[in-house]
Amino acid sequence: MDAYLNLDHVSIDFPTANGAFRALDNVNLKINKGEFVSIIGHSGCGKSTVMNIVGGLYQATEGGVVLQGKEVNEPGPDRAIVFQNHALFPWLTCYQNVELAVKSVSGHRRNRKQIREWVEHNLELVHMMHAKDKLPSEISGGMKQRVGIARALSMEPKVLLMDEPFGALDALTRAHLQDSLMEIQSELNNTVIMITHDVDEAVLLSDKIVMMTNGPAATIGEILEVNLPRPRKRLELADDQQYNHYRSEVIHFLHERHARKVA
Ligand SMILES: Nc1ncnc2c1ncn2[C@@H]1O[C@H](COP(=O)(O)OP(=O)(O)OP(=O)(O)O)[C@@H](O)[C@H]1O
Repeated sequence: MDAYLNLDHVSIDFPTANGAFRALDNVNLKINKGEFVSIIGHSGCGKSTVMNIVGGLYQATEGGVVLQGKEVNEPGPDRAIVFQNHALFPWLTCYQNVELAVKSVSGHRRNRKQIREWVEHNLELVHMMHAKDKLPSEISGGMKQRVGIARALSMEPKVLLMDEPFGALDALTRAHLQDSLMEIQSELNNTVIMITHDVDEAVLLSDKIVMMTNGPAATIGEILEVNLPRPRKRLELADDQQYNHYRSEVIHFLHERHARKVA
């Protein structure tokens, strides 16, 4: 059977002053519905480029992306993106930021009451109902990120794309948000692709960790299947042999087998 999301022989060349620069070369990845996939690799290897191609923001030079049997050629609400720096509209409240997304994607099939209920449901999922009438400038970075996640989820995307969603947060806030995301994931069973630099985050959250080689012409080096039972509890896992095995696999890949050469 075909995968839910299929990156099929994806390569991309960027035009530069010195000619074409091949950023990705022959990336092949199959993702099943409901899978949580992390992409990890050294800075500049092409993680965001992969995400931008799946998001439809970039077009592959060779190969392509197929989502549920349909080729991806442009951005669409079936692939919601959460960025590292929460791209909320600063003049809209938390509620209005989510409402705008809901109206734009499903305003035609929801009446006013249904829109309100759906917006509130998604704010509740990320525990942000208490601050729904605040502006982004009045809430913390972690709270903004929660609203960004609520907004993305409210669009009911087929795939949730997260580009270092917790990268700008302090360790404790980050841990809280990771726990929230696991909770939401167990409830909604979203298909998620997340870019991260954090090995523990990747192991804790993922079903699969895609480890990329260094660029140029980066590709997938190895894919690690993380078969830890869910729900996962960070404290229990800290001493878990299997967890530490996965962790060390990723560390060895990044710092030994594909260590970045510093010029
Ligand atoms: N629009 C573009 N034009 C030219 N080169 C680009 C463009 N976008 C990305 N690149 C190059 O492609 C390579 C991969 O970049 P990308 O941003 O995908 O890496 P990354 O792994 O996400 O990096 P980081 O972890 O630092 O965010 C880099 O060498 C980058 O300079």
